[in-house]
Amino acid sequence: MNGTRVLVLNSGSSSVKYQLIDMHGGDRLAVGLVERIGEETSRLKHTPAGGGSREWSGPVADHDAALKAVAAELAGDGLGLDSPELAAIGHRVVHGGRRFTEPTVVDDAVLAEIERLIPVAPLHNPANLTGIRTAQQLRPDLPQVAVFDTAFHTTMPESAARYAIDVETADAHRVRRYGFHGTSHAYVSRETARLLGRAPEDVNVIVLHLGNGASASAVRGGRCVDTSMGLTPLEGLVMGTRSGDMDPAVIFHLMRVGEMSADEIDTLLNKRSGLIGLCGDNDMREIRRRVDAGDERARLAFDIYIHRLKKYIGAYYAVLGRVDAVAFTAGVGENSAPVREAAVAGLEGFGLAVDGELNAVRGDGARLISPAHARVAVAVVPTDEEMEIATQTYALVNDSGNLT
Ligand SMILES: Nc1ncnc2c1ncn2[C@@H]1O[C@H](COP(=O)(O)OP(=O)(O)O)[C@@H](O)[C@H]1O
Ligand SMILES: CC(=O)OP(=O)(O)O
Ligand SMILES: [Mg+2]
Repeated sequence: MNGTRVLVLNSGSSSVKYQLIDMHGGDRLAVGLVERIGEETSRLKHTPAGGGSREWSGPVADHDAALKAVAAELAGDGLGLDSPELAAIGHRVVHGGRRFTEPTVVDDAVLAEIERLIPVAPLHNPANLTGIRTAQQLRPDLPQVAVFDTAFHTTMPESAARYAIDVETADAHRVRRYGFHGTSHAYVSRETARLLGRAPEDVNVIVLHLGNGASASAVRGGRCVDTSMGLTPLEGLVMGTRSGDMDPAVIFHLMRVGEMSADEIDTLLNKRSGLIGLCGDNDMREIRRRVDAGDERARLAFDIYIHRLKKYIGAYYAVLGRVDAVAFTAGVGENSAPVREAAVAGLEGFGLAVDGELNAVRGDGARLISPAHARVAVAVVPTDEEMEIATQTYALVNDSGNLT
């Protein structure tokens, strides 16, 4: 293998985030995003290393078309997928079940397993599969590497991973907590230790990944011991469009009394719940704007979101026993000072507090927002799933020698 570049594809249900990274030095040669895939008003934004973003809007039918549009943009900068500099393509794959605990070079058996897991990641795995298949068509000679959201969570003890339901039934259908956003939880917990100037093995961290999808994890000495998402990315925190935790009997009630089908309830809980279900908006910026303008529905949605977040901070404090840091990350966690302030408010008894001035500062890097000499550090730690996927992809293709 001679190339030193890795293309990373992070395919979501309706978007693809991508980065082309030179692993010698870590330069990002291009970054971009295709969003609203499947709608008339899809949008592509492509930014080459020198700056000068290009944007266009128009229909992009599916992830196959999206990836071909990305390839065309890259080619326009002389960074086409035909480049001999390209060493591998790294793909975020959301559900890897229990089988994939490490980044994995994709072959037919790996594709078949990702496909088999579609019922437990219906919004994500189909997009991930299309991304891999299209990338294979464009560069059949290159290793395609899958990096799984579930991998970091495979260290969870059975006491955290098992649901309290009949063991035979659970095992027959592989029902258990898998957890997601693992690449982010792994990276952010490590970066938090670095921010504290300590080894990851010595540090216990609660990571709050608050994006459109949101999850919390308890990380003891660099290993995940619990996380809030479960069999699917629906459990846990209140999210942009997903309900998170609720009594499972809500589902039977909606079936029997509300006469809704399983598919209708699936759509309700995944796409029409969470913040958007509560107040009609899923973007925290818009919700805060409405709260500040006195909107009661937005206020209630915000309060429900924060109440759930606090419960998980408390729960993971108890799971870990000793907490060195709470780290906020992803779109909301990195950018919303009001969410961080409200999540920690009243937790002084746990040694947790936010310094108002530090919290208000906007910055790019990892930073502390707790008062000096606080017992527990509170930090904003930007996640970088793409760099982490690129690093793991490159390490794998180099270690495995002559995969190309
Ligand atoms: N400046 C901001 N203030 C508050 N929230 C923000 C800001 N920027 C982005 N967000 C929130 O971040 C979310 C997207 O987060 P992101 O981590 O990119 O999610 P995903 O990867 O799931 O698409 C948006 O829906 C919005 O709620
Ligand atoms: C697993 C998951 O919820 O991912 P995302 O936040 O990208 O939707
Ligand atoms: Mg995300």
